[in-house]
Amino acid sequence: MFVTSAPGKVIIFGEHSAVYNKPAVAAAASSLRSYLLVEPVAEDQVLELNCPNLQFAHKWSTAQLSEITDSHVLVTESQSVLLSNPLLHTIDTQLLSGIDNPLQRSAAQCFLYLYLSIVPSHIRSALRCTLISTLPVGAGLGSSASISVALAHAFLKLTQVPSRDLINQWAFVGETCMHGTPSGIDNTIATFGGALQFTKNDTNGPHELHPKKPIVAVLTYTKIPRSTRTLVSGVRDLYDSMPDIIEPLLDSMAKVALRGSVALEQADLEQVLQLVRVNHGQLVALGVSHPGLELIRNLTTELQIGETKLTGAGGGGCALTFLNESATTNDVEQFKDMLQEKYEYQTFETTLGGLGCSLLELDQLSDPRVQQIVQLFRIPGPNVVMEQVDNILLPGGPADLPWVF
Ligand SMILES: Nc1ncnc2c1ncn2[C@@H]1O[C@H](COP(=O)(O)OP(=O)(O)OP(=O)(O)O)[C@@H](O)[C@H]1O
Ligand SMILES: C[C@@](O)(CCO)CC(=O)[O-]
Ligand SMILES: [Mg+2]
Repeated sequence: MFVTSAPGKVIIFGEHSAVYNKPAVAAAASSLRSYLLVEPVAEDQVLELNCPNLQFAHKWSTAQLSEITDSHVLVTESQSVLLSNPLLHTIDTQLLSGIDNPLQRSAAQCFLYLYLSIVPSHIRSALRCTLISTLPVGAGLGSSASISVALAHAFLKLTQVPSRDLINQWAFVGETCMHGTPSGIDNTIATFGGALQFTKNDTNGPHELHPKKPIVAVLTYTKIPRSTRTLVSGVRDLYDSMPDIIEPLLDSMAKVALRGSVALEQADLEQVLQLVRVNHGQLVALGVSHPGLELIRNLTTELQIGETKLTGAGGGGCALTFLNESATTNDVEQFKDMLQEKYEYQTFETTLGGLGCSLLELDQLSDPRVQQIVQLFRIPGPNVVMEQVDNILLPGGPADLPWVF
């Protein structure tokens, strides 16, 4: 029995342009994480997935799964870590019937895809997998990538001692199941943690950033639901309809990200704030903002406390605010109170960076401790109690459990 965990992320510069091979900058939101408990179960011949955040639970019989193994998984194995469209299609048509909620369906699809591809049939045994997240789901903070990394890590662990590179490669495949054409920035941050400048298809890999000062930001969750897949495909349609206009905009976004990396490393707050404003404007031009995000920006401007941009795919979800030097504690409290009380948004003040994916072996812990951990995953509804999970499970947190990696 073990737990894997991976953080959410905040894209500081370059969401969407990242999909078009332009550099982007992101950092882990390491205190906002997904956790996956993997338990052997007595019930024979079954693979079980529980996702309390989505009020979703489902079981598949080994017989159902083995039909698929024979016809399709070999294709994936022979091509190593690549998405196999026939396998995706077979999962979709044969294993997901009756799962109509799109959030539940994409989680189940990613789960089954990674399980069937990574765990060879001869070592499969009855398992219960339970996923919980303390980061908001579908909100621009990389929840899909964090579950994808936690799943890839767990399934690879069942077969070998996995490297971070391999976890990241499979997590990218999981992200691709969930949203079509990801850049890979979210899974890379969820795997490696820290802060990175990332360019899709760059053979040199991501470039680690070492900011002179910790990057502190205010995140605001609008609770407006959106789907990364839909937003990314909307930008694709815009690009295809006017490439001569959008390509230069994406090039300009790339320049913002490159300059932003330097400004963050040098802790040049003035420059960071200007680039945040410019990058948000570029994202508005791509059509991925939302009135609910604009009101956070407007409030930041009215109170003169700094600059706000959307973060992640946009369309709702979360905004990222950097405070200027003249913002007083009172101003910031007023900003947060207004957002929480008037609009019922949720705000978090957080330091970016920190731990990537990690593993906790439960066999090394005392029985009462194991029971306490297992109970965290047995929550009845979607409201994961963040404080309880953080107090016990957060890697590097108060309980100081022996997380590795
Ligand atoms: N705790 C969880 N349990 C089950 N599924 C989850 C969980 N967290 C995320 N997911 C899956 O990820 C999907 C959300 O992914 P999506 O890419 O739209 O949002 P995001 O990753 O939070 O934001 P962004 O991609 O903009 O950073 C959900 O629909 C669900 O399928
Ligand atoms: C919108 C996007 O740029 C970021 C989503 O967090 C998509 C991606 O890079 O995969
Ligand atoms: Mg996502």
